[in-house]
Amino acid sequence: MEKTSKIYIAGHRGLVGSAIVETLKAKGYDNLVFRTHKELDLKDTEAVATFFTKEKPEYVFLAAAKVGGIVANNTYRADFIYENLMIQNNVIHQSYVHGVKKLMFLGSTCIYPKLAPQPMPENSLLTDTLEYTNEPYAIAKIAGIKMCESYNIQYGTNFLSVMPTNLYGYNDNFDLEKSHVLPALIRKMHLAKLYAAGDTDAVMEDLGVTAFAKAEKILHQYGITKSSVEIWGSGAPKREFLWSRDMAEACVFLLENRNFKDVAEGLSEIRNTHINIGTGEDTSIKSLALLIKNTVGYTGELTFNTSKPDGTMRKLTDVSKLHSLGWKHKVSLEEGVDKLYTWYLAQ
Ligand SMILES: NC(=O)C1=CN([C@@H]2O[C@H](COP(=O)(O)OP(=O)(O)OC[C@H]3O[C@@H](n4cnc5c(N)ncnc54)[C@H](OP(=O)(O)O)[C@@H]3O)[C@@H](O)[C@H]2O)C=CC1
Ligand SMILES: C[C@H]1O[C@H](OP(=O)(O)OP(=O)(O)OC[C@H]2O[C@@H](n3cnc4c(=O)[nH]c(N)nc43)[C@H](O)[C@@H]2O)[C@@H](O)[C@@H](O)C1=O
Repeated sequence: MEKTSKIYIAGHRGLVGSAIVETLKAKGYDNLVFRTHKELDLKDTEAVATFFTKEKPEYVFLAAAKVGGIVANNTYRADFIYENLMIQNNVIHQSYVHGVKKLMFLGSTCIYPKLAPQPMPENSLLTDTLEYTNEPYAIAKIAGIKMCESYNIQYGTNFLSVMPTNLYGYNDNFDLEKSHVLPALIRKMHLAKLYAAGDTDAVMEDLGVTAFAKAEKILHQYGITKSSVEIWGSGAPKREFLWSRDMAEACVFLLENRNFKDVAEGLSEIRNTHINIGTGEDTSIKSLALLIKNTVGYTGELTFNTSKPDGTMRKLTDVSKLHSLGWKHKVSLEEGVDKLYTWYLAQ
């Protein structure tokens, strides 16, 4: 990949996409192309074909998707499978039609069985049943992996798949209902701290409402009281968290250094050519909540609402393949949570 190569970043304003844009720019790649969701709905097959005909990108990072936390996945099951299948089918197929030199598809570690061996190696894919809460999303992601692999085998394309662990960072989704746990708990404890201190204006500003009664209704809806914050589930599940800029650095590193033909060489049956991206370290949701409590400076109580789903109890990535290629994450969870809260306060 040359510094002048034309690179399309689908989802360039998202958590990962925006970090990939920053990383590419920092490495001197200066021919980047992107479209906002409004400008180009990637579910629209004809519009995607027209875009590829016009722009003819040489490289593609497919970081656009319908993404959300455990409750969003479990609630909008049809949207998660339909939208993700449409987006990835369109972008992967048009990348083949228009001779894209290399594409990177972003999956997720939820593709692995609910009870996969821990840490989860790449070859545990399709060896057992999936976690129910995000099965539609996981099936779409598995389809994306298989689509890349199948186009590579049949058409000789060079489409890579990466399986990221839970990610967090700048431009994350902080929606109280649809977000992932880490940004959700940062915002909930931040709001609880303001609420306990009686800073009603700051609470209303954060929630974007002009009446405090409305603000209090939202706070209570999400288990935030004057003296406590509700954590979903038991707090026992363990999760791994990778800083989004580290994720982006790993994506660019792999796109620059990894090729399907090298990975598939010698395989009689070509499968599991995807690669995990993570830290290889996990923590319980309860420990994460205590870390965020300390970082935010929240002094109230934490309660655990077990009517909310725990999801899979553990999904630690086996990152030995990634480490063997010479890449390792830099930002620790403690440092990342601190950086993200500082960023959140500045928004
Ligand atoms: N965040 C995480 O913890 C993890 C994420 N991943 C994967 O990483 C990738 C990036 O995720 P992340 O950055 O967190 O997600 P975000 O939601 O932050 O970003 C997704 C981007 O895709 C865009 N998008 C969504 N639907 C469409 C559409 N129909 N047409 C055009 N653009 C669209 C969104 O635009 P808009 O907001 O304007 O709709 C947004 O910019 C995804 O493939 C995700 O599955 C994998 C594991 C963990
Ligand atoms: C990246 C990954 O993300 C999702 O899987 P998940 O990791 O289960 O998602 P999550 O971050 O929402 O929850 C992790 C744990 O945290 C607990 N939890 C506590 N309190 C809150 C809370 O306030 N919000 C949220 N969202 N979770 C909370 C929650 O109950 C669960 O036990 C899927 O999209 C999946 O497909 C995927 O790819």
